[in-house]
Amino acid sequence: MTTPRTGNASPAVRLDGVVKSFDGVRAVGGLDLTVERAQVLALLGPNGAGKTTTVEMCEGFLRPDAGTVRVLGLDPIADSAALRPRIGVMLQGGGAYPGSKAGEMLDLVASYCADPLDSAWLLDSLGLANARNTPYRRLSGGQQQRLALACALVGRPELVFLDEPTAGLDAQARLLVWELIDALRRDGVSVLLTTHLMDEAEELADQLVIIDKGEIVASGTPSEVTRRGSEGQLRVSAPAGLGVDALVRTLPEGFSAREATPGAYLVEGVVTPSVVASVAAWCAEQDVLVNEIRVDQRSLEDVFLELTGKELRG
Ligand SMILES: Nc1ncnc2c1ncn2[C@@H]1O[C@H](COP(=O)(O)OP(=O)(O)OP(=O)(O)O)[C@@H](O)[C@H]1O
Repeated sequence: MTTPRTGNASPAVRLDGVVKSFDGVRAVGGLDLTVERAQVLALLGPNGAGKTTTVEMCEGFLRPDAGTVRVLGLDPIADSAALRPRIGVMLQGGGAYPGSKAGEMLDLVASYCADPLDSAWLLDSLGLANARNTPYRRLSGGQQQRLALACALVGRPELVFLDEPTAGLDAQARLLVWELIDALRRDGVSVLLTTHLMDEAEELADQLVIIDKGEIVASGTPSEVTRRGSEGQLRVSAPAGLGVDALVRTLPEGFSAREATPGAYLVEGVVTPSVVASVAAWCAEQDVLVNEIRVDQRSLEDVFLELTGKELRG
């Protein structure tokens, strides 16, 4: 679909020690972050964590107080004229003429691009083919959102910044956007996206960065982040009333076990294959017939809540 320019060895995005405060309140505190070429990096964090501020510094809309931001090897503010045609930015309703039709708007943006994508194809890919002649103000919120994405992509950018690209979209539209982002990556486009949706991050991202109060609290591939320092859970279904204290004594330090409901035991700690074997062996020694032993993997959401706190912050 797209043919990004090659020959530039610098990462798509690189932030070194980036700091940004508003009225003395630190929004981003010394952030280091790299988006490799042809990768999708998802920036996660609770409300107010500093995601949008970070993305806006990459887009050249905000100047960092300290540190360096490089986008395709360039300074997003000093080199904005050179960068503009090479990056895609999804603006929420920005610059839209309420009376103009969806197709006209996309064609207008395409007319500024050297080698635009076919706008009819792009509208179709985003489920907007039937909205081509609909005035902007008559588009639903989800359609406006997808049109903003189409405008960001029509110039075949090498790198796109997507701030909550599927917020407010229904499941079907979300899937179309996911497919498109996946296709972009396959074509060598780099993507920096923010999201509140854990399934979106797990589905799309090559790399995840979880930030809280402007600082990184976890990063890595989705499986690295969910494994990281990961406490697991073993659910054992067996006859009621077993002495779990004796079981814990056979397990590595740090494990706990309890009978959550009669006959349903929870064993918590860093679950490894040998821990599963130890639990089974202990039951055999007690001549206890186990109905089920199940390892519960922690989800990204579990890890996120654990790292950033369970309460929602306004
Ligand atoms: N222009 C601004 N003026 C003053 N404070 C700001 C400004 N922009 C952001 N902030 C503050 O900086 C912090 C980080 O905000 P930011 O919008 O980057 O967070 P976010 O992670 O994108 O949050 P959300 O998930 O709610 O969109 C917040 O405390 C916010 O109030």
